[in-house]
This record gives sequence, structure tokens and C-alpha cells, in this order.
Amino acid sequence: MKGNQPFIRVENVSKIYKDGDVSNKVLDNISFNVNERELVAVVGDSGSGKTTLMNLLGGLDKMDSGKIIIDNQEVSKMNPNQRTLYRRNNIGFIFQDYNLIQVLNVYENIMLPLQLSHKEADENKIDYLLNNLKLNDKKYVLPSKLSGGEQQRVAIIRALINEPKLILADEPTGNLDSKNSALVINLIKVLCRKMGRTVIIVTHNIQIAKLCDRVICVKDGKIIEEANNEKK
Ligand SMILES: Nc1ncnc2c1ncn2[C@@H]1O[C@H](COP(=O)(O)OP(=O)(O)OP(=O)(O)O)[C@@H](O)[C@H]1O
Repeated sequence: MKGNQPFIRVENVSKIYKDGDVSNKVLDNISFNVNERELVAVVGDSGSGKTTLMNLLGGLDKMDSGKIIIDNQEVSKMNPNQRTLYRRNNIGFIFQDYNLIQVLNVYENIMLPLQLSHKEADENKIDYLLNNLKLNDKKYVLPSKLSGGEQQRVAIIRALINEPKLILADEPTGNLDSKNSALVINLIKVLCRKMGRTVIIVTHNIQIAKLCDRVICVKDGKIIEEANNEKK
């Protein structure tokens, strides 16, 4: 929390996709808050609007009405250039299909966010994270030579390296088996707790949702339920 303000405030947000005369209200007047350092799961059926919500939080897309305020910055007011800068400096993304650059090795992939924001690399920190995520012998290997679990662990380091305050993970375990899924989620959880990050994870997997502090359930573009899990 900043003073008594929640870290994220989503207020009456709506998003409509238009295709000719047909309009599809994908998010319908959604409101919720997230506190600093909270780990929140967003669950819901396919097509319920989860990715759309993540794209708005990450400044990848623009809403039709409502407000999103993150760490006292009103994302909903920003123009595309401001949103790009905001994204680079404040958000770490983790995607289902890892989104690693195939022609760059592990180290070069991890360096990308730092290069984009013109920051120096902390080699000790990179090695610490590679060791922690059991990737120390993969530092100069190309993504095509890594397993899915290893690629996702590289993507986690890439998301964290810039020290973003907010991590947005969209189905981060969608392509992994249950053993690797639990490993990846626990790593996100432990690292983010240690580094004091706020995390929002979209998942279909109820076991993963149970590992988070709170679950927000979306149906047909509305929040139908919010539940707190026991702190673990
Ligand atoms: N760029 C777009 N243009 C038009 N319609 C879109 C666009 N992106 C998403 N939609 C529609 O918005 C709705 C919500 O999509 P969204 O991807 O947010 O759902 P989701 O809950 O993340 O689904 P899933 O779990 O399958 O990934 C769907 O009906 C989808 O077809």
C-alpha cells in the first residue's frame, strides 16, 4: 500500500471490441484492488476476458471507460508512448509460450529488458537467479535446446531482471506438466516474496490458484467472486 491507497486500483473498467456493426463487451464495468506484494490469481472460462484484463493492466491495450491506477500512475490516461515507457519500467510479463527470442541465448534473452531501458546489467544478480532456477549450465544455450520448464524459468528471470514492481503472468504454466507447473509457480512465488513484488497470474488451474493469496473469478466480463486463500 502507498499511504492508504491500494497498489492497483481498477475502477469501473469496460472494454468493447468492435467488428463492423457488431460490438462485444468483453469487460463490463470491472472494479477491484490489489495490495502491494499480493499474489493474485485470475480464473475464468475461456473467453471470459482474463487476457484482455492483463493487457489493460500492462498498458498493452486501451480501455473504453473506467480507470486503472498502478502505484499512483494513471495508466488509463497515458498515450501509447507513455504506456510503452511505463511498461518497460514497471511491468514484467510472463507468457504461456515463453516468448523468448529464438536467435538469442539465455543470457542475451535475460539482458533484453535491461538494454531496452538502458540499464546496466548486474552480473552477480543474473548468476544468482540462474543458480536459483537451476539454469547455471544453460547461460549460453539457445532456447531451442531447452525444455519447456527451462524456457519458462528463463522467462521468469527476464521478467524479474528489471526489478519491475508488477509481474503479469498469463497462463505461465499452460504448456507445462503438473510437476513443472508447481515448480514454476513456487519459483514465481518465492522470488516475488523475496523481492517484494506484486504478481497477477491468469490460470485455468485451480491447484495453482490455491497457491495464490487471493482468487478473482471472471465470468462473461464481470467479476463474480473474490476469495482469499489461507496464507502459505
Ligand atoms: N483483439 C481482439 N479483437 C476482437 N475480439 C477480441 C480480441 N481479443 C479478444 N477478443 C475477444 O474477447 C473475448 C475475451 O478474450 P480474452 O482473450 O480476454 O479471454 P480469456 O479469458 O483470456 O480466454 P482464454 O482463457 O481462452 O485465453 C473473446 O470473446 C475474444 O474472442
